[in-house]
Amino acid sequence: MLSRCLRSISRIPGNLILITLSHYIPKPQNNIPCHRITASLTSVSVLTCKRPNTVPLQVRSVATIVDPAARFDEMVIGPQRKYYFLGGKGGVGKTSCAASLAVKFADHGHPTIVISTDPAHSLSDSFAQDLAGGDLVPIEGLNSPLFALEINPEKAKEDFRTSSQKNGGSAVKDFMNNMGLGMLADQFGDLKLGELLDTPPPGLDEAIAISKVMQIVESSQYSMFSRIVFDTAPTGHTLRLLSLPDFLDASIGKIMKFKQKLASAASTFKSVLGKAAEQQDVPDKLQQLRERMTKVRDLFRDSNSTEFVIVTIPSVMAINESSRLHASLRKECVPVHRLIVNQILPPSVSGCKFCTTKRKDQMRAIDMIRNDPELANLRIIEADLVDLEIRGVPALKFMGDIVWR
Ligand SMILES: Nc1ncnc2c1ncn2[C@@H]1O[C@H](COP(=O)(O)OP(=O)(O)OP(=O)(O)O)[C@@H](O)[C@H]1O
Repeated sequence: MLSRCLRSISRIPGNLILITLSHYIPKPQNNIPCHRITASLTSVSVLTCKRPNTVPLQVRSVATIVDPAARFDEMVIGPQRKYYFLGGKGGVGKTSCAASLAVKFADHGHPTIVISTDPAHSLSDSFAQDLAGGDLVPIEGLNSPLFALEINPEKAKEDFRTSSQKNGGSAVKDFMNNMGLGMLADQFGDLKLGELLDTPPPGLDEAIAISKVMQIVESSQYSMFSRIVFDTAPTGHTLRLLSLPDFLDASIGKIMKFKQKLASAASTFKSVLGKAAEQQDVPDKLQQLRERMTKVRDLFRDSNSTEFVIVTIPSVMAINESSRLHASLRKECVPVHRLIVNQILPPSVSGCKFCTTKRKDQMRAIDMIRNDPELANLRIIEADLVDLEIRGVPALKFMGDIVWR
């Protein structure tokens, strides 16, 4: 439609593009074709009609013709389960984008879970509902099923400590079973693991998060959910979370090799003494855990099931961090297609000097994205800074309509 109507595109002051259409569009019905064109471009605002037979449109910054695959329609298609991770620098709007996406999926009939893996949760604030218990909580105010979960490493560590002190440590196994890591509990035997948690090793928060994630990914209890949205922690934590299965896989591999060496040394010794070698089932269990880890790792790198959406704001620091995040995700082979540029100041209508200067800065930052080798090829979703607090389901629906189009 656009190519048939297009007469010219020219750059005009204010980092705007003027699009002139050659179709005859009677003025009173401007809305209809303009609306259809709006659906094909990002951030198009229709200003005035220049001549009766042409419609000039002003497009904020460089207009990107949106690939149909970048649209929300593509995210909502299909009953098979899909995973969406929302991540970026602190405070850019990850939680608001994740919660609004989850609400939108549920509104489109997908039973959905939204999970916060950020130890400093704000999902409860975003939904204006207490989700702090560490279990799935149904979100109120929606007609279709939406559950939220704030993974609570502190609570998990506390439960772990308590269970390691109870029943001489046998409750540890129940606890680890609940975390989906029962096989590891066998390996730890009756070690007083709770004591370890007084000085938790680095990465324990992420290990707790990934074990909960594995449980949700694998358990039949959650199989009805067709969309899983992750509100992730700021960049560093999330990268550690995504690379953890690899790290554990390598560690398990080392433990297995060591155990196998011990087993073969023992069996040589026993055969010298004329005794039959005992069956070793420990490597089998480790092997199973390793396979589960590999499955989760592969799942989060499969572009048919998973997408990581980077959220940023139009500031030099946030964009630089997004660029580094994308480079790291690319190295990890995690699929990334979209970049949300959130909290863009709309043009000032009141002549506010601060707003005009700030917006100019933001537009310069958006230009940086287009020249950034990591970010330039992502589909950019621009979302305005709105004058209401994004809190509660109605506000999240409003946010969802801005971002997820
Ligand atoms: N487009 C927007 N317009 C107005 N306010 C917004 C917008 N996006 C986010 N906010 C507000 O910005 C604040 C931070 O948003 P949010 O909690 O979603 O960010 P975050 O990246 O998850 O933060 P953190 O890293 O601290 O978890 C919130 O008060 C939210 O309501």
